[in-house]
Amino acid sequence: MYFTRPETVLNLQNIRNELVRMEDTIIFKFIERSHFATCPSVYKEQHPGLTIPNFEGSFLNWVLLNLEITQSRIRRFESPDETPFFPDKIQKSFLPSVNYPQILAPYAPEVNYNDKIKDVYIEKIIPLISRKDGDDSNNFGSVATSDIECLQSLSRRIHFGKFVAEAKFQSDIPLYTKLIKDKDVERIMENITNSAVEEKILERLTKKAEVYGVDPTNKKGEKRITPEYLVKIYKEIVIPITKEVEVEYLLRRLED
Ligand SMILES: C=C(O[C@@H]1C=C(C(=O)O)C=C[C@H]1O)C(=O)O
Repeated sequence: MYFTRPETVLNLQNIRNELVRMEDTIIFKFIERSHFATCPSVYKEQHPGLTIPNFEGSFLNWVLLNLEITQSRIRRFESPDETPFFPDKIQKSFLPSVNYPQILAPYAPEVNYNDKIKDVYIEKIIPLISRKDGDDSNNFGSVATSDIECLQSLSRRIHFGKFVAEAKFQSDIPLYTKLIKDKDVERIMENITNSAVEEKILERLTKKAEVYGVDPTNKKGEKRITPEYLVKIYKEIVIPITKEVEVEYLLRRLED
């Protein structure tokens, strides 16, 4: 898949192969995060014990914002497969533009689910993948760094739903044109859903987690990524939000 060659991107099998490759990235990022405790202080806005000069948000948000500003200066968010968590704060790159061909509809960057991704990551994923509950102040920097790798990997995977949606739209323009005109969200969701593909993903994740994720030397009372947790995260969070991205992208597809 090359974003400078649209025909390689809007091929649904190529997209699905890329989603498979992202499973490994996400699993290994989760395994890295699983070495740390939940560290709730990292996510608390204006934490009394974590004063950040001239910044009122959480420690995680400070690290993520400043990293994204740096990444934007080297063109990260010009790539159509990257979606920023702070779209209003990123800056212009000092590198020459790559001038990617238009693959998605012009409004695609506005389909941004990163606020939801970050909220659900903190509220539901962290408790599942952390080694234990509690703060570990010696590791706040490592935890935030690991969280950002998890968040950016999840964001890329979920926002790949835009490419899936565009490929599906182009595969049956009459069908989707009618559903979009009727604002028939339910039938759009039905038509973009492929239960066989979803089932295959969950089966493969179970096998991958068994091979990569579960550490047989788990210390008593400490958790690691388990196949059940990984399947739960994909089934209840990753796949549903990917489909929300697909539906929102499609609902706007007839805009001029
Ligand atoms: C990504 C696709 O669209 C939907 C979302 C999927 C997912 O998030 O894994 C899998 C199948 C579909 O229900 C696809 O068709 O491959």
